[in-house]
Amino acid sequence: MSTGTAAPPALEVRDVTVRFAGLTALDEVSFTVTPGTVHAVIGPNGAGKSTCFNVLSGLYRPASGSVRLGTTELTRLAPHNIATLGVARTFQNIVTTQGTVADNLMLGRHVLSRAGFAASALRLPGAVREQRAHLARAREIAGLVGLGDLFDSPVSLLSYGDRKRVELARALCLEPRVLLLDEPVAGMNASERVRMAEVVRDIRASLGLSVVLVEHDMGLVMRLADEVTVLDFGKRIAHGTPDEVRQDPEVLRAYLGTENPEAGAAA
Ligand SMILES: Nc1ncnc2c1ncn2[C@@H]1O[C@H](COP(=O)(O)OP(=O)(O)OP(=O)(O)O)[C@@H](O)[C@H]1O
Repeated sequence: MSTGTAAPPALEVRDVTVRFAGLTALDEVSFTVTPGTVHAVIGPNGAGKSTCFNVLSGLYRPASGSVRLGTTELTRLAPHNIATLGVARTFQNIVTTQGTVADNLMLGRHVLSRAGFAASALRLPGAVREQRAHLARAREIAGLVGLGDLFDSPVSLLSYGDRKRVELARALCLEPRVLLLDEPVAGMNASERVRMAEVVRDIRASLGLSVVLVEHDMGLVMRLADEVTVLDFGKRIAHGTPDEVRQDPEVLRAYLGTENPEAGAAA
């Protein structure tokens, strides 16, 4: 069973354009997520960040341009195929409330399960072995995100921060090579944010993943990201290290005249 430790291929976004009626939500946007790095996509409200995420995960098809994982073209694939190829995402507003932590993580393993539903339901020996291996891996992943002690707990009893980490662990259960994190600390208090940042740093290091991060919390972005792509009105206006983009005049202008994007965007 894969543990996801092989070096991930680069994720290449090339000249992606998305239009909604008359509005160009993404206008020939390009960036490359270097293997094993955290790449943040930031920008003011309406800049095109969510649209970009929806293209990467296959929910939107661009009018033109391409997204490639290594040599594999992802652009026309359905979301579940993209997930199977190793690009998993979390959702900003989905916070699980049903079942135990284990149940939710096993849902994540389902896509990787080779034994069919009938074989599992009939408890055929091969299927039982496979289920056991998936359960063991799910338990390991729970440990990686700090939920090891809560593995058999009902999710409804967990704090909001823990439930957001269940959502993260569910995505990790797909053994992704690229993890798309959609506002992972939205709605969290300060200590939960710090915890989440530690977890993202740990899983990136231990699983060797690439991470694409859309996040309004600029403190978190600046601490976690290796590279940052800045969008404004659907266009890429800057790209570089956190230090480079925070000093970029175009970025400062986009954040409505704030001297420091950390102040302007921490919504
Ligand atoms: N399904 C849609 N139909 C029509 N317009 C859309 C759709 N989704 C996004 N848009 C528009 O595309 C532009 C980019 O929106 P998007 O949600 O990608 O921005 P964002 O950077 O994620 O913003 P926020 O930070 O507010 O979440 C906006 O003008 C938005 O109104």
